[in-house]
Amino acid sequence: EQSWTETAAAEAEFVASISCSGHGRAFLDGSILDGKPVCECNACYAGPHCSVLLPGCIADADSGDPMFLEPFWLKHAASSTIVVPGWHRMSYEFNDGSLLSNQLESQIRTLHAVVGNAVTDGRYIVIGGGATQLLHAAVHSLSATNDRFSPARVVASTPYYPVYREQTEFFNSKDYKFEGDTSVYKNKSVSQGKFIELVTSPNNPDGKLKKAVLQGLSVKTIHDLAYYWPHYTPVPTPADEDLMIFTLSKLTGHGGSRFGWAIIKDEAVYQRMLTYMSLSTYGVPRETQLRVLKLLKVAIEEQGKEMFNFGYRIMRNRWIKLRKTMLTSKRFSIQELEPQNCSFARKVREPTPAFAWLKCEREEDKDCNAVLHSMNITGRHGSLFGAESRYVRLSLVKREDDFDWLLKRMKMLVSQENN
Ligand SMILES: C=C(NCc1c(COP(=O)(O)O)cnc(C)c1O)C(=O)O
Repeated sequence: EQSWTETAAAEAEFVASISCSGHGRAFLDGSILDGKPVCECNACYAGPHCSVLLPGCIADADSGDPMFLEPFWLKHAASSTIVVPGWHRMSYEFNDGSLLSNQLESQIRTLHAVVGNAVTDGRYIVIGGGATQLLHAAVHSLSATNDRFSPARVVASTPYYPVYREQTEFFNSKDYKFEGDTSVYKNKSVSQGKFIELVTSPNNPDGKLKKAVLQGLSVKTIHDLAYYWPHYTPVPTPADEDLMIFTLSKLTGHGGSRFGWAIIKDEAVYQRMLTYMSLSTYGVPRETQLRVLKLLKVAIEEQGKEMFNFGYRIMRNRWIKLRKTMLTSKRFSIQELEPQNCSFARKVREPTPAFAWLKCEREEDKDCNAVLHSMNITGRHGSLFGAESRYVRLSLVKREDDFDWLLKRMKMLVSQENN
């Protein structure tokens, strides 16, 4: 029988009961009007109940904010909700002095065993404030060896996730420097110094499964496997690399929880990443770890079939609709990806990546984002990925409202081709 949690439960249920016409949501920490949290409307909707459609609004396909899984968590509210008492884990450390919950570490290992997308036996795990923090922790840790090769050359294959360049340049360390496209160094000799290659598989923005390009003793590799989940790609085999990074953002859609983890083979690298986490933030909040533990338990229910099939169905339907829309277009093309065997689904599957990598095929359409802007569509400029401006990345992982708007506008663009 509820007692001291009654108030917390009542508050949560009350805010969940506020209807925002299915085009928004009220939150416990949202703005208050007349004593009630107000509806925070999805793009293109407005009004106190988000019932007013804004006809001329922009189809925003820029951010990879993975809200497509929000309906799954609304449906699984009971099994995915936690109550966090004021006295919950107030200490800086767990009883064993660590910064990572043993339960959570074990749950992460179980998750990868259920999905079959990564080897974790005999590997160390470090958690961080999103893959974003772990990426820098990894670059810092792999570059911080005192050898004559300094600074380490940080490289990634074009098109690459823009944060790799932005983050490396921002921290501006003497130990590493972003040097761009990996292919430039493919056949260079070791005398070119030490390399840190960032490998993204499936890749952001084009969804391709990638392997390291550079080989050799002077090359360290970071595998960013943010999208190596069944929602987005067939999972042929468990990844088994020296340093692999995953994020809750793309697994469950909880980008706002700022949680990621690295799976590391080498103990010295593990210790350096632990030191980085200790000195940068002294770990991930305990409330976050409790929530992630709960979410991962739901994610592996029914051997993962619940959440991953839910996510895959949405992404597959979106790709079917988008490909149908683009079928007759001569002006635009999107990436074609080969079906592959998926060990999780136990069958061959088409990739359903998080992003469409759209190319403007006409010679004159050199700035593809500008072409899309003419139809009130915003994507992410191809040049940010080290690619030509005739490419644009379109996010397919946002809310249904966002995808519907994008599709509507793309249909109008394609239909204009024949006018
Ligand atoms: C949100 C977006 N990317 C997140 C991302 C991240 C960041 O994940 P976080 O855990 O949310 O910090 C890391 N690696 C890759 C390849 C990613 O695509 C985006 O590209 O719009």
